[in-house]
Amino acid sequence: MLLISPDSVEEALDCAKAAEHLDIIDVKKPDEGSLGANFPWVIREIRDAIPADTPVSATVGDVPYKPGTVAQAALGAVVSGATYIKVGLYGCTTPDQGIEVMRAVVRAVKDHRSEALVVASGYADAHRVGCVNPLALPDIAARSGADAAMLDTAVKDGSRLFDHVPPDVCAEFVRSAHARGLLAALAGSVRQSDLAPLTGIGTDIVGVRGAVCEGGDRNAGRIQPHLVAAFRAEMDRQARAHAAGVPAGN
Ligand SMILES: O=C[C@H](O)COP(=O)(O)O
Repeated sequence: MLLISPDSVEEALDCAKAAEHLDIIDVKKPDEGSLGANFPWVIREIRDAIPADTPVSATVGDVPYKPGTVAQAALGAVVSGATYIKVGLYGCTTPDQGIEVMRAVVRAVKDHRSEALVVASGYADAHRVGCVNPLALPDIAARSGADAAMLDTAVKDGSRLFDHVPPDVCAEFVRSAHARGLLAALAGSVRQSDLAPLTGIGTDIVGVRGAVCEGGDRNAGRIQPHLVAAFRAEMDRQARAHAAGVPAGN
């Protein structure tokens, strides 16, 4: 699945123009961090503005180790219409802290809407910001009752997912998530050229912003429907090649 992260209603409407090429619209506020949370009314407006069959995801933030605070924020996201709730465990330094936060989130979200999916996200570059080991995420997600384990990058300075967690280690992440019955989501300045390995290792959800923004610039650039379509075409090409057992090249 392709998850695209707009930062506003206007960008979400541009995503909607490419709705046939994406699977999930992920509302975030990049100027508040890698998984920065947007306002509840923005989530609501985006939910109302895009096709009903396109799921809305919302990031709850690069969160602190404060289970009550984060659970309440997660409830805000699901009440506002998101059905994928993504939490970046930025302030958690141990798996136990991550589990405590995620258990609270899962309860808050599922008590309100049992079919909503909860995504526990870690950071491939955790060593740069001092948070929990990214490879602990599948276990944290499974033990807290979440539905998906994800990796993104915390520092958006041009470094990318595979700079910090190489493809063979991402493959281990995906295997570990699948062994626990979870979806595996990967992001972090992912480009089209990363799609061959991401497809090969069985990633369920690829999350993107910069690669589908004008000039590849996730901050100054705006999401372009034609770049979403091109990214999706490459994803599909890689999926076909993988299914046929032939390398598609880049
Ligand atoms: O959830 C996905 C992120 O928005 C990825 O953003 P990025 O591709 O600019 O790193």
